[in-house]
Amino acid sequence: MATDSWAQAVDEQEAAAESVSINLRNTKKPEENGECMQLKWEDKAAQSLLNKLIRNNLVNTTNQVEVLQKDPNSPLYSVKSFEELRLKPQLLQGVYGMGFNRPSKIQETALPMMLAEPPQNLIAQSQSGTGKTAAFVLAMLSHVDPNNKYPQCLCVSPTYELALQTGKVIEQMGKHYPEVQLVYAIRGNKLQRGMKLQEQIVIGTPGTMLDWCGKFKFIDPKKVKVFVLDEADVMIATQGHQDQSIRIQRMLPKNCQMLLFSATFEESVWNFAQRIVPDPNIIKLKREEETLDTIKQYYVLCNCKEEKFQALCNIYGAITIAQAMIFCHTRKTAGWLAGELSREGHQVALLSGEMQVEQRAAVIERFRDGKEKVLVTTNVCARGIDVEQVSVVINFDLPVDKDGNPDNETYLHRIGRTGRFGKRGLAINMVDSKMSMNILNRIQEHFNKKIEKLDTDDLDEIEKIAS
Ligand SMILES: Nc1ncnc2c1ncn2[C@@H]1O[C@H](COP(=O)(O)OP(=O)(O)OP(=O)(O)O)[C@@H](O)[C@H]1O
Repeated sequence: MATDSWAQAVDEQEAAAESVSINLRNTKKPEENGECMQLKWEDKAAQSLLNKLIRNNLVNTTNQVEVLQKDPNSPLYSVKSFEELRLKPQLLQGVYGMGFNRPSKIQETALPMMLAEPPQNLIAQSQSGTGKTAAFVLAMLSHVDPNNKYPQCLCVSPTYELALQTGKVIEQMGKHYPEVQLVYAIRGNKLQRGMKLQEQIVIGTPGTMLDWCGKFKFIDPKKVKVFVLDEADVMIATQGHQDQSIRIQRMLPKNCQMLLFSATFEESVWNFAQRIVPDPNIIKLKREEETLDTIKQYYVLCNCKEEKFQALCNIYGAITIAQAMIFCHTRKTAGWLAGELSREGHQVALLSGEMQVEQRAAVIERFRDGKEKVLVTTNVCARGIDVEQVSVVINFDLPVDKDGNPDNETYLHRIGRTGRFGKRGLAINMVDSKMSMNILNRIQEHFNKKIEKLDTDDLDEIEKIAS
């Protein structure tokens, strides 16, 4: 069986090295908690109205989210309220405080499964930006017993940046539940040897999490009740991540709940996930449901990278772009493009794989704060990153795997950086050869979704697609 060779590979693998110390343990301030507890959560109607107003400022058309949440075909649709999901009052308060009025489809469907007794395993797929993070964060926060001062939920993310982002969601949602504490198992967060963690939730990357469970024994894995794999398909499909995740899983008790989430599961990965998760509940999208209608997809024909750059300038000349993410195949192209865009006067951030993880997190933070309007990057940033103001994604190079075949999953994750939770988004693909046209065609066939041609010399046409 595949798991045997896999297990062998896992056993052969060395644990990751220790690294420098920064204190990233829970950042909640007691005075903050005290202040928040004074709020009456029963006043949620008023609070929710306020949140609604705030959200309405952020979406492109008035009531867009509310309209979508009433459309049964939308992934944001839900018949239930958060109250009906039987969340603890402290968590309801957290949810409303974040400006959420209703659960999305994945939240409505997955939460009852995740909160059922006895605990059930779950493999869940839902489109990018539809609230998967909130779903598993609420499950973790619901399951912990705050009286027990040891880790009870472990959540593993593929990258440092994503672990930080998910940690922030846990902090925000758990803001009114101060007895529950969180700690980050990420590079740089070095703990004293021999110590035992008291925080109930640990979020981190697989290497450090494995070290903390095994080598350093900061966590007693036998006491863990919930194990979450975010971006589960990449955690399973990438050899190093897979080995580490499975080594962690093996240390956990048999009845530990396993929750796997992603927007994409390639067929072989899906089958594999089902083999490693005992008796899972399954939430799976049909292929044609994977792409979001709120993200409009176009392609532009060019002959070389200079023409692609010119097309980009034309797009910028024609429409106002709040923030954009531009994906390149190589660091070299990304560096070149960032330089060209800077020369044109754009505020550009460059993010690529060779940067230190702390540097990468800082770049994303600046971009999230709107300090730069354009982020030029490689696939390192294709997944999970949630920046609400990204209105355009450009595939300066189409995503291909190492054999030059279309990388459909990466395509979906990349374009999913826009159109978050009902917002409208624009995805523009640059095609510069017969080969890349062929790749684009195969991506269209895969998702059974037409990608329209855009003439970037026609300013009216560009304006039209953005209106
Ligand atoms: N019920 C809700 N109501 C309003 N906004 C929500 C709700 N749930 C989540 N959001 C917001 O929607 C955005 C996208 O959510 P999230 O990052 O959890 O999506 P995701 O499904 O994990 O996406 P990805 O597949 O890209 O990782 C976030 O900004 C989040 O705050």
